[in-house]
Amino acid sequence: METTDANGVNGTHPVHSFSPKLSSVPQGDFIRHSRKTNGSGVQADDTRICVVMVGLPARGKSLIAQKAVRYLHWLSIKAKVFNVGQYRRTATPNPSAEFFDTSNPEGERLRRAAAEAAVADMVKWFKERQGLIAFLDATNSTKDRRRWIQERCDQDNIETLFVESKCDDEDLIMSNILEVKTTSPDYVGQDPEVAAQDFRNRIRNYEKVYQTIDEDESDLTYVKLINVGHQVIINRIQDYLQSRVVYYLMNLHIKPRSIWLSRHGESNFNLSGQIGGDADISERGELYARRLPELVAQSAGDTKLTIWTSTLKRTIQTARFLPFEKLEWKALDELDSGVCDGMTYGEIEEKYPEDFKARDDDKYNYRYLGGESYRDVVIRLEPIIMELERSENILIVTHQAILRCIYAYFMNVPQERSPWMEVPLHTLIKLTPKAYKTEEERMPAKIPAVSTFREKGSSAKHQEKEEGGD
Ligand SMILES: O=P(O)(O)OC[C@H]1O[C@@](CO)(OP(=O)(O)O)[C@@H](O)[C@@H]1O
Repeated sequence: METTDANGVNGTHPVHSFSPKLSSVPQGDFIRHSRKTNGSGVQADDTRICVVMVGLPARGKSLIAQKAVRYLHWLSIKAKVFNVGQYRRTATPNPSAEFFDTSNPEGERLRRAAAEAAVADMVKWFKERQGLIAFLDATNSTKDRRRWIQERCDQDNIETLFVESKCDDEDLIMSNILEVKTTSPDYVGQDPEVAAQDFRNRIRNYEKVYQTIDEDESDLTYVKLINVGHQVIINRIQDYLQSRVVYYLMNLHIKPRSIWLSRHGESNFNLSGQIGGDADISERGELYARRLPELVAQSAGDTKLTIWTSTLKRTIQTARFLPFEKLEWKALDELDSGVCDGMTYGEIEEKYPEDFKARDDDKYNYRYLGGESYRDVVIRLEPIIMELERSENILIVTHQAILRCIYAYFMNVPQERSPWMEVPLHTLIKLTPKAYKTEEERMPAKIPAVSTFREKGSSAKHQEKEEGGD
């Protein structure tokens, strides 16, 4: 059987008479470090990228950087934001707008010192091999500052990718200012109106010296995001990892929207405790399918949704009464349990105790023979995440493992925990991405269903527990 390993390489997982060890394929980091030579012909270090954010305040730079880090972590690529503001705040916790006036030498000196401290920490972080991609989050608004960063990174063979967020959409800027004035540590305890005015003055001071990236800097690798999602200009992207970051950034938009997630209604396999398969929904599953339109209307009001399902019957049947356009995605099919498809956890435990334990020990990486691991699922879900980032209001009706992976992306759940999250049947989940976190709401349909949740380390003898009722 053909499988795809964690590095996206096709391989053949031997399917022969049952060996007691079902999963033996080593699954390394998602990205193999690319190796390249420098000018002297000597092999250089592994690829490391400093993504340098560029733009006036309130252009969504921090949000973009944080989202990209969350996405990279989800793909097992180590990344970190170095926010120059945080370094500046240790020396100057509550600066006035004048502090940011470039004719104020003390302000200039302190801001430069903060940038140097952030860059020094970033270089150290790379040297200690703690990660592959750093985001230097600051305005980096002059050519001099950008040149200095580039030269500093060159010294240590760190690639630079400049990401400029340009925005002239007043509504977008206003909503960013509102968000910042209510959440920024610079304005803790201050009157919101005064804070907003001060912040506008600060922006004005930056505007005086701001230099957009232009032809003079055509030797730089850069992306210009104009009104996030409207127009993208790309220059000199050099390698695979850079292009991955750029592709993600290209798909972002910051219009307000929500994503709804639901498992399919209880299936006949859920009732019998069997995993995988392509069973119909049970009677109670059918009740949930009929209740779902009402639940969705309560949560989404008049918002027009698009429904995504897997290609398996239980999700299609569950979504069939929803009055919206529907799309079936193979990528949303349940985690492939390979040769264990159709078995109960109890049967797997009895027949393949070692595998049962191996999955408990490392559920994220454990790959069923002829099937998949959670790590594999994340890789096949990447186009779904990309499409979700491009889209507005989507309701996804899918499966337990798939829902866990999508949820983990939005809620930043670490890999050791995500495969063990409880995602009950007959419950609608609403996720609303906000500037610095995703808000969550769970709406139980109050239609009983069997529990398919098994705790780590617990025996798998048939699941009797019910869930989802009043
Ligand atoms: O990774 P675990 O916890 O086994 O959960 C995935 C399992 O969930 C199930 C139910 O037990 O999903 P589904 O309800 O979509 O059928 C199985 O089919 C699937 O193998």
